[in-house]
Amino acid sequence: MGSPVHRVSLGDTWSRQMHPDMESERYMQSFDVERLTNILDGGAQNTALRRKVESIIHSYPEFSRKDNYFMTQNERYKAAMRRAFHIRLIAQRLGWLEDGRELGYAYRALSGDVALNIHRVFLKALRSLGSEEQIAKWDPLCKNIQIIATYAQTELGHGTYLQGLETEATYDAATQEFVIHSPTLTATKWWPGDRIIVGDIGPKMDFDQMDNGFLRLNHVRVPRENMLSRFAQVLPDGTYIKLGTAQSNYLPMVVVRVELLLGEVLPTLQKACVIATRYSVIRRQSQLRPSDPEAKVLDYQTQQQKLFPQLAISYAFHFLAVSLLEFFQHAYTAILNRDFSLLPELHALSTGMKAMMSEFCTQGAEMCRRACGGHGYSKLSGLPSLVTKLSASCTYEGENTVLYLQVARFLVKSYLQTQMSPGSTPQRSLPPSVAYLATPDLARCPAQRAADFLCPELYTTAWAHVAARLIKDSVHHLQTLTQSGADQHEAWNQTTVIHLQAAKAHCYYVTVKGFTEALEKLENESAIQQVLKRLCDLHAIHGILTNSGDFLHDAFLSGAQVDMARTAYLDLLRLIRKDAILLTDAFDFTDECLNSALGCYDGNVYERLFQWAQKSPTNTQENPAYEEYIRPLLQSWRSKL
Ligand SMILES: CCCCCCCCCCCCCCCC(=O)SCCNC(=O)CCNC(=O)[C@H](O)C(C)(C)COP(=O)(O)OP(=O)(O)OC[C@H]1O[C@@H](n2cnc3c(N)ncnc32)[C@H](O)[C@@H]1OP(=O)(O)O
Ligand SMILES: Cc1cc2nc3c(=O)[nH]c(=O)nc-3n(C[C@H](O)[C@H](O)[C@H](O)COP(=O)(O)OP(=O)(O)OC[C@H]3O[C@@H](n4cnc5c(N)ncnc54)[C@H](O)[C@@H]3O)c2cc1C
Repeated sequence: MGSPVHRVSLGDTWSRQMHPDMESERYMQSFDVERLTNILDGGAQNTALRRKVESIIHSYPEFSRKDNYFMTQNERYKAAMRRAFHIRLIAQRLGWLEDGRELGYAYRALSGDVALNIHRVFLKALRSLGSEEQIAKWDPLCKNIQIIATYAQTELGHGTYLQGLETEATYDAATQEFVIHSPTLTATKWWPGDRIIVGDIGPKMDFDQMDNGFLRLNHVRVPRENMLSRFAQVLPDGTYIKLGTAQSNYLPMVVVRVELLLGEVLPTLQKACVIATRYSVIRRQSQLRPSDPEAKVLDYQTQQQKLFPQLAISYAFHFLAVSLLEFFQHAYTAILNRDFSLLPELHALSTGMKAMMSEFCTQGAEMCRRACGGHGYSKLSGLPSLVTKLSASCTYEGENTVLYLQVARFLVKSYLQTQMSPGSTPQRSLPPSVAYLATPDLARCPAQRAADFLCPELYTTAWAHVAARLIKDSVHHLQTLTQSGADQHEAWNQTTVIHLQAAKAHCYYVTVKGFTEALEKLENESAIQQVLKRLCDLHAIHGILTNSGDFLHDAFLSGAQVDMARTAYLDLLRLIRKDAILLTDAFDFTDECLNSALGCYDGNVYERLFQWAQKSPTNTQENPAYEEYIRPLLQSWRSKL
């Protein structure tokens, strides 16, 4: 069995010994952790490369994040810019490419705590919408930071509704320039990061590594050839040539949504799982039996119920994001060649997965934080900043509700397609992600005992049944309203809550199906397949129990069957308990990357928490409040004695 690479922060003397409670969790390895890490990395060679990049990054003090928790907003931004500066120096020196694995691993090692992220978003837009000549001209300037670009789409008055954006671009044929102007206050560009320094939008919930600002444009002149022209051109005389579809210009948002998931959103939940699970085998609190020593809190069933569904969904989302990225790369190549046939399904998948993953990862990280009690409220745990960072992902790159409704729109169209031609075989024409809408449906779940709920085909079918029923129901409500005379837009608005529920069920089904398909490819890794199947079973059943009303609604499941599912679920918690630390070790985050006093590999939580707290400025300087208020108060009180 390969042993996990022991990588602890050597800065602290006591960290050379593994905490015995942590060591005991790693004695019995029911699977090869190193092999699972290789699978998550996409191969052993990628693991080796990632670790090599991490050791380079961690060897430079310029990249240290250990003082982050004691910094002001501007200090955080300056530190993030320092990292952006040095990363590019190293990349240039070592030949790391902008889209290469090395830079991706470097950002992972730094938890994305690097400035100039929107500059990278712009690069995605340039490569999606720019002509080959424009890419050849600006790509090198961007990569060498000879220009700093932003992605200034959102305005003070509009972020979601792009057709409502007010910024004006008027073409001046005499000078062959566009005159870009913000005609109103609400047209002010608001939120974009990495833009020319025009103004800061003020303190935010987090994201201090980014200088989100505002940009008011006052008749700024831009040469005609600066308009990105892969899908649209303006000729010298002002003639507009359309080369794509109405939504081609939205392509950069699709690109960023897909790439953010694997690079930014998912690793954040994985880190929260590592921190909370490791802490939960060190934290001992109360006894399971009066005569016992205090128990590891991870031995409480309720603690397992808090953490293991988050661990399960971390793995479910990993495999789903990998398969989405494969589909994306195939579709993106076609789209760049102006074949838009896959764009509708790519849009539906990317918006649905962005909405679901950001929502579940945010909720999951908060659950991990709460599972650590008081120390989970300390910034030194690393958990609060993971939660606030993930909260932003529910909004940026498309507000989640709005994106789920985009999925709903796709589901309604797909369902209507299955109703249009009863004689034909609609499967062939339906996109793969909604093929279940044309598959004969079971009216009742066949489960007879708890173990039946450990069958991937059974729970995948159950999820397909509920998603199909909710989609059919949403269409029925929509059609009832339109047939009663409501106009289609009002009918849509009056049924969006139902559509939202259907879209979420569809997305959950997609994650369950994606996880089961990924497991099928691991038939040569039996030990790993068995451990991951427990997580897949848990993920599917957790969703069934959390949404049991949807499964009971048409008696697809009986009450007795829900009890069977719960029995299977509780038994899975017990089985997963013994592998929990190893499953989080497999994510292979360094201590520096976790930047957490609770989540280090060696488990020496209390020593680290106490040592890190000493760095608080409050402990290193006189507190002005004492001199200004407490001392006078004490003196006035003493003078009365
Ligand atoms: C990667 C490296 C980065 C590194 C990073 C590192 C980390 C760093 C941290 C993060 C850093 C923060 C980065 C934030 C950066 C921003 O947040 S950038 C701003 C993001 N803003 C948005 O996402 C705006 C969201 N709004 C929209 O996309 C559109 O307004 C809506 C909501 C989709 C509505 O679109 P619409 O054109 O008004 O029309 P709608 O009637 O809804 O749709 C019409 C048709 O177009 C289709 N359609 C709509 N959108 C699309 C689309 N995108 N594609 C295809 N078809 C579409 C619809 O499906 C519909 O099709 P049919 O049903 O008619 O067939
Ligand atoms: C950290 C961060 C970084 C960002 N960086 C950038 C950047 O670099 N560049 C950039 O251009 N933008 C950026 N943004 C802006 C971001 O893209 C927008 O905030 C986002 O698209 C949401 O739009 P909004 O703010 O208009 O929200 P709104 O749409 O105003 O949302 C408010 C409420 O209205 C609801 N709502 C809106 N429309 C509908 C509808 N049709 N149906 C039902 N409900 C609806 C929403 O569900 C939500 O509940 C950033 C935002 C954040 C938080």
